[in-house]
Amino acid sequence: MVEVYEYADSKEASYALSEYIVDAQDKVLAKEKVFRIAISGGSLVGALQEGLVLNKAIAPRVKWAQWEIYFVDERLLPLSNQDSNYGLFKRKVVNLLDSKITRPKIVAINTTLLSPSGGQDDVIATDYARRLPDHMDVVILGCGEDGHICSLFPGHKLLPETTKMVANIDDSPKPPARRITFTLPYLKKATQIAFFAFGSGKNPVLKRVFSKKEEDLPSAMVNNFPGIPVSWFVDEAAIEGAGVPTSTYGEK
Ligand SMILES: O=C1O[C@H](COP(=O)(O)O)[C@@H](O)[C@H](O)[C@H]1O
Repeated sequence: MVEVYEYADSKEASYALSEYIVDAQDKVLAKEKVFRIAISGGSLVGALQEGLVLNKAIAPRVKWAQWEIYFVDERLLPLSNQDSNYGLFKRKVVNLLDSKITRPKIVAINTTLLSPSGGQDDVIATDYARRLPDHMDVVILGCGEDGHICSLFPGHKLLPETTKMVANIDDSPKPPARRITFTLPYLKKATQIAFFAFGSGKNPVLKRVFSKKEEDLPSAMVNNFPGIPVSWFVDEAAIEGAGVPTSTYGEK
C-alpha cells in the first residue's frame, strides 16, 4: 500500500502533504478529541511551515488545540539548541501561529536528564517511550540521503530492535552523535505513515528505495510494513528516473 505523490516543486509537495495531514486530522477528530502526530526534523519542518502555517487555504483547517505532537527522533541537546528538532519546530511553526490560536501539546524530551557524559541517555529514551500513546494517528518521516529514517541508519544495530519503542543512539553517523529515536516496532503501530522528500540530492536514494533491490534500507523497510498505508510526497527532482508510478494526492 505505497502511493507516490509527485509535484513540480517542494512548495507544491508541502501543500499536498499538509492537506494529507489535515484530512487525517479530520478523520481522527470526527471520533476522538485528540489528534496524535509524530514528526521528523530536518527539511520536513520547512514544509510544515509552508503548508500548515503559510498556506491560507490549509492553515484555517488546522485544529492545533487538539493536536499532540511528538518527535520521531530527537538530538540530545537543550531544546534551545539550533540542532534540536523540538527547537526547530517551535521556531519555524509554533512561534508563527497567531497569538489567538491555542497552542498544541508538544511532547519534548526531559532535558533535566541530559548530562555531558550521556550517562542517562537510555533513561531519556525510556522516559520518552513512557509518554507515548499506544500508536500514532500519523507519522511523518524524512528520508536521509543514505536512506535513514528517524535516527535509524542503514546497517545500524538498532534496526533489529524488537522490544523498545524508543531507543538511544550514541554513534549517529550524522551529527550530533547522541540522539533518541522511535524504533521500527513503534513505527509499525502507526495508523498511516507519510514521507516528504525533495530535491536532486534525494534522487539517488529514492531510486534505491524504489528499485526493490535494497530492502535493507530503513526507508525501504517502511514501504514493506504490512497493512500500513505509506504515502510519499516528493518533487520531480527527487523522484525522476525512479521508475515508480506517481499521481497527485486526491486524484484517485
Ligand atoms: O537527522 C535527521 O535527518 C532526517 C532527514 O533529514 P532531511 O533534512 O534530509 O530531510 C530527519 O528525518 C530526522 O528527523 C533528523 O533527525
